[in-house]
Amino acid sequence: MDSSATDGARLPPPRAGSRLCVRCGERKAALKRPKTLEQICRECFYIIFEDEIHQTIVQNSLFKAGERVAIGASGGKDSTVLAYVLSELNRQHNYGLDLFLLSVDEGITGYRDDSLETVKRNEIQYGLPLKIVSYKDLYGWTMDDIVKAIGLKNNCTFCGVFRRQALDRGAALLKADKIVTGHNADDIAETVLLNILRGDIARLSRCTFITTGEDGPIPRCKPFKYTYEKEIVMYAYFKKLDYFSTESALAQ
Ligand SMILES: Nc1ncnc2c1ncn2[C@@H]1O[C@H](COP(=O)(O)OP(=O)(O)OP(=O)(O)O)[C@@H](O)[C@H]1O
Repeated sequence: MDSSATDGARLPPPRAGSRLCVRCGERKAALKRPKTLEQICRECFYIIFEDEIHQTIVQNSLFKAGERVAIGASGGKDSTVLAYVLSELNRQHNYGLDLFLLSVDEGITGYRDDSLETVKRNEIQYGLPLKIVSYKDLYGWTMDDIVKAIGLKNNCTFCGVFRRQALDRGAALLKADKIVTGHNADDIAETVLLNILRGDIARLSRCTFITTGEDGPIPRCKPFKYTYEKEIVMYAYFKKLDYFSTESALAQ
């Protein structure tokens, strides 16, 4: 007997959105995974997404038990998902880490003040202690003051350099052994392209390292090095995480 003919007659025609998850084969697929294009359900997506980050942490020996880890928390999607996932993995896999949220208040009215409110809610939602360091306290002026004095040109460059240092100072106050940031695979690809265009060979070789600053005061790690931005957004959306999503008012 021609089995394809009988199967075709028995099975309903495939309809968009009615497929089963290719992983568990039980639940309805809820999304097409950007990284692999697999149709999977939410539950399997959470497992795969978190497990890939766990594997990145383990394979690259990012942490040691007992370490104090400061999560650079801007209130945006990447660092919010990082704080949530890292605290989940720390609990599930007994990493033995002391996690903290560390925010830098650059003093940008209408942007950082609002995003800091999100981080303050995350502090309660995830039960992670929060430390805020401000440009005003560290340097005596805010980004709003700087823009008043020098205008908008190049202010993102200044702000980036000051933020780096402020994160180090905040992490030192927390007695942190490591800083983690929410830089993801898309951010790293963008930095690679920028360094190629600039012809900056030294930075080009460094910018893909998962841990940097090991020779400095506090090493920095990027647990999302292999994580796609689209998947971070999907995770935040499906998990209904509380994050802030506006660009800096000073960005040119
Ligand atoms: N004001 C801040 N305070 C603390 N950490 C910060 C701050 N701004 C950025 N970071 C850290 O640096 C990472 C990269 O920030 P950047 O603004 O370049 O990217 P982003 O994609 O907008 O990140 P996010 O979605 O987390 O805001 C963030 O994920 C966060 O870990």
